[in-house]
Amino acid sequence: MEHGDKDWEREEKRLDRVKNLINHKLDKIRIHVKTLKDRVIDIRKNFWDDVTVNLDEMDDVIETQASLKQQAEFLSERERSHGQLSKEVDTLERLNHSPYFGRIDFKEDGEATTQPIYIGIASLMDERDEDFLIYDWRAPISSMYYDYPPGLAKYEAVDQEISGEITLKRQYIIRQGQFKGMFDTGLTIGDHLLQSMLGGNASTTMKSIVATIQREQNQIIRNERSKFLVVQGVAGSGKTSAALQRVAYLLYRYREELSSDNMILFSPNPLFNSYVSTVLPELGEDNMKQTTFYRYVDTYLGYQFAVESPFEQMEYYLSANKEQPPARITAMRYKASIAFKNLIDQFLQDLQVGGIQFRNIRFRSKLVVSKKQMWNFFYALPSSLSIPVRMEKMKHWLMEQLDELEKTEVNEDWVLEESELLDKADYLEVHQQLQEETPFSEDTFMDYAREEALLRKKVIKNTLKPLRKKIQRLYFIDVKQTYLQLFNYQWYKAEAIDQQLWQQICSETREKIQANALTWEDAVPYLYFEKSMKGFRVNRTMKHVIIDEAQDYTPFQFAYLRKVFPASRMTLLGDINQAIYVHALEEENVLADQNHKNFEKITLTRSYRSTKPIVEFTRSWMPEGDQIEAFNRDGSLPEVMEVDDLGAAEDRLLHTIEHYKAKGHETIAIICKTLRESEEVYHYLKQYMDVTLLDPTTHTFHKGVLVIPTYLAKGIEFDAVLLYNASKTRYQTELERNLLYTACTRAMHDLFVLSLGELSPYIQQVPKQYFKHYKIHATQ
Ligand SMILES: Nc1ncnc2c1ncn2[C@@H]1O[C@H](COP(=O)(O)OP(=O)(O)OP(=O)(O)O)[C@@H](O)[C@H]1O
Repeated sequence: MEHGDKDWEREEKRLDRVKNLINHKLDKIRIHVKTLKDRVIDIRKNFWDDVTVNLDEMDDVIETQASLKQQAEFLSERERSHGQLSKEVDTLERLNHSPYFGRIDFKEDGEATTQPIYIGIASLMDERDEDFLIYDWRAPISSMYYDYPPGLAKYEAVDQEISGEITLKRQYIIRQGQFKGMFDTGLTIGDHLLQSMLGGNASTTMKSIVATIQREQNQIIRNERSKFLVVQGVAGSGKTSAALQRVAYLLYRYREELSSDNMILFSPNPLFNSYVSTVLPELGEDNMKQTTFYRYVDTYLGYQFAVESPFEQMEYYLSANKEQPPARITAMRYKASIAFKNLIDQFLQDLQVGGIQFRNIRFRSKLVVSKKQMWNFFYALPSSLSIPVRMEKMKHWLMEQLDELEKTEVNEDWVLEESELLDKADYLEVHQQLQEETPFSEDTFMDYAREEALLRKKVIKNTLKPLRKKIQRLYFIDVKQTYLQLFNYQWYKAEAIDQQLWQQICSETREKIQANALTWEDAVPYLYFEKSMKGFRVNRTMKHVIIDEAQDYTPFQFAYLRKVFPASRMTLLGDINQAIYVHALEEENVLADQNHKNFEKITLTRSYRSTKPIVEFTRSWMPEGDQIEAFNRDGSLPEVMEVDDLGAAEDRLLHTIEHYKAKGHETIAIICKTLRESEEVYHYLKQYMDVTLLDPTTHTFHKGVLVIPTYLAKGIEFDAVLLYNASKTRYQTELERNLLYTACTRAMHDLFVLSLGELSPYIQQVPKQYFKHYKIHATQ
């Protein structure tokens, strides 16, 4: 829409006024920050000058402690104020750069005047602190900007619904504080700005989408009703973006009771962690806790087992023989299921009356309490008590046994011998204690005896300490040996699995676990079992758990998370079409329709990342692909090339990379199916150009040419994608179809698919008008 000069002038003037005010505020706060900073440095430097230290008498010691505490509190209060003010400076500086991005003129029902509402990343009050010059995008009134075109509109204020009419909706482009443009829009959020945002180059960190949030995304961001919110969104539909804006929204909305420490994001790989790490700080919020599920599980099990990562599991699956799949593939599916969890629950039930294995407790190779004694003690306790409660009782009983042992053992010769090896600090302590109790007498014999008794006590306490610690941690339960009984095929059966196959799965599982190795499919079931034996310590600090790429979680893993975070709200985001793990194809998938009866589900069908031609191409081989909508951004048709020898493939790869570089693409990814294939391509390309291999240990990436296996590219995007080897032999199964879709949908602007030999049947079924097809033979 055209704007009159007057309008433009008015907006420019307003912008100047706002910027002046921001600068004025900034000047004031900066002076304050400087004074506070100097004061903090001063306090730190002269910390001891202002503390009266006197340790002569007990009263003096207490006074000294109080004085120290006061000084420390004084310092930390100043530090806190300094931190808060610095944060304010950051926000004002960001506002100065781009004070607002949108405006609605709203006439509330019953009011005579229309109020212009300017919307930015934070609120700003006028000079007299009376009116809002800018509303935070998360304020209730700002929701109308995202939800309504001009016309009737309403929003939820604190305790009432307010309705009225939007008479104008305007978007601004303000960069480095300069007014670059504005346009009025009749749509929810105009295509114009979105086009320009999506048309830019890919970045190595995710961008905030606050200025162009779409209506359906806004529903996710502001959802407060549901304890479980499930978002099924097609590739590039803004799930991750919406999730991060949601975190920012919740932190604002519940700022009294929620902080970033109460929120945790489970992300698909370490690379993704750094990819999304800038969004919240850009919005003036601290980052929430972030981890991968593997890291989370490994913190509990890693001290005892070598835990396979999901990527290693994936590599195993992808290289397995598809004609005669090994027993482990069936095991992966079964161990992912709720049926397996039920089997473990049944097993735990049986253990109430017998079967738990214990470890002998020895001290200096002397048997203190035998397994048998422990068994007798445990199973003599009423079976109405749960296993963890009985374990607690057993722990106390064992501690008492150690007290007894301490009493008898203290007089043994070895104790005296070892006392000679005590270190200086221990000696000093004993000496001080002796002095405090009764000053030394002149009777040196008595003094010697007293000292020996104390030294003996010290030695025995020190020596028993590790054993006590182990008992405290319930180390006397032999969890591993107990768990292995579940894989005695004569005792426990997996209903859905053929007897012979189950027998094989059992023996393979036992062998691995005996060798202290846990496959990824065994990891969470084992952890669940261990916690059920020792007592589930639930996490109540986490108020909100966000799970990205939720389709890749097994039903068992999801049930586990629900048990660990019973008080948390959960937001699960994923795409059933991007399910790339073998277990994820099961009907029980957390994102599958039938599995979230008690959840609220929001579906996103429009893809923003890729150009329209790329979306039309990639959706063609997906079931119900016609429901995937493309955002209207033009681009070149994807290119598919079939070559019949490796030399030609490599040649084409080099040629296309150069072509994309010349087009101005800054992140160019060569996506391969496995890490092994990625390594091969990397070693070839390395001879000709600067190229980076991204593997499971990579935590950050830079612009340039990157080689990466699909499962690590999850959640990330690139200017151009070259899919290496989409041949029939590589992409055949349902899971491989999803892998192909995931890889190709990482492309924003250009996509090139190379096949060594005959093309995957999935690509063969794409209508010809959606891509350019070339066949290159060796002689050409
Ligand atoms: N409302 C929006 N305004 C601007 N850009 C958007 C918007 N929604 C999504 N995008 C952009 O689209 C791209 C894809 O978004 P995002 O990564 O959040 O999608 P996703 O659904 O998590 O994707 P995938 O499942 O494929 O990993 C990003 O570049 C993001 O910035």
